[in-house]
Amino acid sequence: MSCVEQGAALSVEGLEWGPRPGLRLVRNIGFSIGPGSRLAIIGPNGAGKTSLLRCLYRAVQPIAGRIEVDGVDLWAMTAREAAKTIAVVLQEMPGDFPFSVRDVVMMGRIPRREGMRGWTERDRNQVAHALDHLDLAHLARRQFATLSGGEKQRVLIARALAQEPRIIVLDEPTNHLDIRHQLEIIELLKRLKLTIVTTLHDINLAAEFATDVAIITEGRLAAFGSPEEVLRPSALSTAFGVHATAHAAAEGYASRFSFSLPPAEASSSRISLFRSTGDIR
Ligand SMILES: Nc1ncnc2c1ncn2[C@@H]1O[C@H](COP(=O)(O)OP(=O)(O)OP(=O)(O)O)[C@@H](O)[C@H]1O
Repeated sequence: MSCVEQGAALSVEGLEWGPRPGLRLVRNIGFSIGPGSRLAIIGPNGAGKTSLLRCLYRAVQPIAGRIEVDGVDLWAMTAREAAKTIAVVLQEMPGDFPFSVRDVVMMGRIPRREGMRGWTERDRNQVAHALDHLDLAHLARRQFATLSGGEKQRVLIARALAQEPRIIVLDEPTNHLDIRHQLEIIELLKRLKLTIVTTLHDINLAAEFATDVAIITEGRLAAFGSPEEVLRPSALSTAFGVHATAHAAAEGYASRFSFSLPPAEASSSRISLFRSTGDIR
């Protein structure tokens, strides 16, 4: 038995969303990814990445456009059906969350629970499998609040897996993790056979992880395609307002990028930094 189901195709067309009339944070976004794809959504702060994710996991209803999972309109599904299909891993988790690791992972089974019945053998098996898959079995009795950031992130991914979704949506899953734990999370997500949609701030991690990359700027899709097509110095420089340089990578690895402020800005920000500290030389 496995808690890892097959991923679903995801298709987005003409998507528009904003929190109030006159403010659009997601503007005419469209793309398609196949089952088992890994989509990295990148873009500058405030570009609308989280807003787009919120549309994709049905936290907010688009003003216009369509989201289809394996050809089925996300908003034609019941809320329960949508929750069974798409699992979400968000960053925020209260620090004083008074639950054990097993309890947190068991919460992933809630959309699959029928009525008021207790947990079934299948629920328990799926949770055990998810804990094993994320190498968390030895931590099952620990209080979630006592875990390190990397361990917490693994628990939240295990909870998503226990849900038996077709798609997992993650918002910055590597935030606050050291380099080793970032790489571990990325490798772990790559091993899942599900469709994965995640925002990532680290372009090099995105290059390592993704089968598809979307660049979002000012709510719009600035570029979409394979990492090789999209992650080019010119596109990255324009999207982020930096000077991006690609470096040849070792065989079998995606190319690596380094970033700096454009020369004119670098010297002016140096001046303003010295001015702000009163240390002008
Ligand atoms: N409900 C809301 N009401 C008003 N403004 C909002 C709302 N939600 C988001 N915003 C604003 O919309 C912009 C896009 O926000 P969003 O969180 O989608 O960006 P992001 O690309 O995920 O940013 P970051 O990389 O910094 O997390 C931001 O300027 C944000 O402050």
